[in-house]
Amino acid sequence: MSELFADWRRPTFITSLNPGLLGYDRLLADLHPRIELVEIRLDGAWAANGAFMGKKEDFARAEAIMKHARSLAHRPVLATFRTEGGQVPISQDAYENLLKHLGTVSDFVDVESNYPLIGATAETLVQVAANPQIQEDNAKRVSKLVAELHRGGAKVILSRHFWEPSPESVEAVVDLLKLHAALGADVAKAAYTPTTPAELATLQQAGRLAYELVHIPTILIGMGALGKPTRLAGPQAGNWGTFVTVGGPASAPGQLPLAELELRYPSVG
Ligand SMILES: O=C1C[C@@](O)(C(=O)O)C[C@@H](O)[C@@H]1O
Repeated sequence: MSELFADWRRPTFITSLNPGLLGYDRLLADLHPRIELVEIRLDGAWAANGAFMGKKEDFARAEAIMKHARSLAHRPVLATFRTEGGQVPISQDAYENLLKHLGTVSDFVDVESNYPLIGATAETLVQVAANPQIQEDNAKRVSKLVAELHRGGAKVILSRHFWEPSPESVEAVVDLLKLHAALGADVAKAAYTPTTPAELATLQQAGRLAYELVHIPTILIGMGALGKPTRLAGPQAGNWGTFVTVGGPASAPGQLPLAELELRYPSVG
């Protein structure tokens, strides 16, 4: 298998699986050969419990899920516990601790760059927006975690997800991706929810600029029906990886089946 996120002619194909889903083992063991990276959505495994409490046995279970996934999938695995738009409450400390555990048993780890603000009230968010010192401290906390994951041998996808109508501007998107790169990410990711053709155009323009200005691979997603062109796009539009479905349900709105991507990017050799 060629190196992931390295071919500028096509995006890396990723699929996302929920360990809490019936038939999960079968989906994992029978993955289509063109899937290059499989995301394990650990939040899905805790959905039935209502919350991730961060007890010793929770961390052990998370590690066991990733080891099992690695052995069944026969390809690199990405560990993700989604809080932005996720259903399972988790504290900042438990999240950070969990990712440290996952780093030792995963090829890639998804780190939400906003995790120091998990659980923050609206009032706190206003205070943080007005206080560069807190922003800097949070950024340091994120880059320290990224460095620790690297030392353990994992690569890091730094991500943000915006569920409200977005993005606001080309600059906001490019700046966020640049920030992710500066914090040490191997891949900088941002997912928006375009609700008008103008928002989609903003996102697409940002993607083209990101290809020139952000010096690491980026993943730029427009979620929902309107965002579909961004999921078909490749690296030159700022999209070095794309999440597709293969048999299981979509893990986010607007994800396309692998077959649609295969048409655009036929396999070579
Ligand atoms: O962050 C992403 C991207 C995603 O949100 C999408 O829109 O395809 C799907 C999630 O499973 C994954 O963690």
